[in-house]
Amino acid sequence: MKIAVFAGDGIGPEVTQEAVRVLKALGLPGLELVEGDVGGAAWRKHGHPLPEATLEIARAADAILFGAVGDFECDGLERHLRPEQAILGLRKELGLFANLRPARVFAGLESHSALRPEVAGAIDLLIVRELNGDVYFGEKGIDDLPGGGRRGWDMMSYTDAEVRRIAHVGFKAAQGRNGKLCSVDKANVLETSQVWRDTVIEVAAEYPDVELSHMYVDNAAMQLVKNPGAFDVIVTGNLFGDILSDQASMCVGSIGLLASASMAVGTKGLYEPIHGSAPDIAGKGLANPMATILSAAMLLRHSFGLEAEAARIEAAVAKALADGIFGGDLGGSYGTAAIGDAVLERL
Ligand SMILES: NC(=O)c1ccc[n+]([C@@H]2O[C@H](COP(=O)([O-])OP(=O)(O)OC[C@H]3O[C@@H](n4cnc5c(N)ncnc54)[C@H](O)[C@@H]3O)[C@@H](O)[C@H]2O)c1
Ligand SMILES: CC(C)[C@H](C(=O)O)[C@@H](O)C(=O)O
Ligand SMILES: [Mg+2]
Repeated sequence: MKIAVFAGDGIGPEVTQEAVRVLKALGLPGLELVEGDVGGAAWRKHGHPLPEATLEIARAADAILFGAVGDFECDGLERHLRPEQAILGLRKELGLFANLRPARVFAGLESHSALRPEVAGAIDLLIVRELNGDVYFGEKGIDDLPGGGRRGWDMMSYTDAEVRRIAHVGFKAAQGRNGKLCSVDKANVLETSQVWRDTVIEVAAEYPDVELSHMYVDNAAMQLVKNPGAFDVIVTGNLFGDILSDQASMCVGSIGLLASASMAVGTKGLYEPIHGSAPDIAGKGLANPMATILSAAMLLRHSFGLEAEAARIEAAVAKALADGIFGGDLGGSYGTAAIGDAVLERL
C-alpha cells in the first residue's frame, strides 16, 4: 500500500506528521509512505505549486494524504502559481470529483458547538460536494474597462453529465445511511442550478428508496444552524459545498475536527482535513491534528477497505475527546503533538 504524503504549508506539516504517526502505529503490512512537495513550499523550492515530480508521485500512489496549502506571501503571484493551485490541480488531474465531508458531534462535545447543545447533539450528516466543476474551473479573467476600472469574471457551469455522476454518489451514500438526500442549489436564480436540479430529479428515479428534497443554498445555510439534525446527506456543487462544510464544522465544534475524502472512479482517493494552512497559528504547535488523523481513517476505509483499522482510529479520537483532550480550537490547552500522543495512547 503506497501512500503519498503531501504536507504543504502552514500547519499542514504539523498536522500531517501526527496522522502519519498514527498510520505507522497500526503496523499495516506493506505500508510505504512517499513524500512530495505542494503549495507555497513547492513554489519556493521548484517554482511551481504542483511540480511534475509531485504529480508523478500522486499518480503512482494508491492514495494521498494531504495537509493544507496556502501562504499569504504568495497571494500576489499569478493565479496559476498560487499555492491553492496544488490542491485544485490534484483534484482535476486525478479526476477526484466526489468530495465526502462527514460532520457528526462526538460524545461530550455538544457543549463545544457554536449551537445550543440539544441542537448540536443531533448532527450526523454527510456533505457530498462536487469537486471537478462549477465556477472553480470555468474560464475566468480580469478585464480593464474602456472608461477605466476593472471587471473580474468567473464562468459558472455544470453539464448534466457532471451532475449525474455526483448525484449517483449522493444517492448511494444516502442508501448506506438514513435514506435521505437533500440537494442544495440556487435554481431560483442560476441556470447552472436549474440543470443541477433537473438532473438530480432525473437520477432520483433510479433510487425509489431514497427520500429526495431540494433546498436553496441560502435556506440550507440557515437550516444548518436551525435544525442540522434534519439533514442526512447533502449533495451540492463545488462552491456551495465549500462554504457549507466550513459552516458545518463549527456546528460540531471546530474546523479542526472535519475530515474529507476526495474520490475518483475506483479506489484512488485524496484525504485531507477541510481546513486550510491556518497561518495565524502555524509553527506554534497549536493546531488540532484530529481532522487529519480522521482523514487517515477515511483513507484506510475508502481506498483500502480497512474498515476495522479505520474504526480503530476513529474510536481513539472519540475516546481522546471524551477524555477532555482539547486543543485551543476547543478551548483546551493541548498542543498538536500532545493531541497526537493522546490518540496514539488510545489506539
Ligand atoms: N485544502 C486546503 O489546503 C485549504 C483549505 C482551506 C483554506 N486553504 C488556504 O489556507 C489559507 C488560510 O485560509 P483561512 O484562514 O481562510 O482558513 P483556515 O482553515 O486555514 O483557518 C481558518 C481559521 O480556523 C483555524 N484553524 C484551521 N484549522 C485549524 C486546526 N487544525 N486547529 C485549530 N485551528 C484551526 C485557523 O487558525 C483560523 O483561525 C489560505 O491561503 C487558504 O487559501 C487551504
Ligand atoms: C484551498 C481551496 C482551493 C479549497 C477549496 O475551495 O476547495 C479549500 O477551501 C477546501 O475546502 O478544500
Ligand atoms: Mg474550504
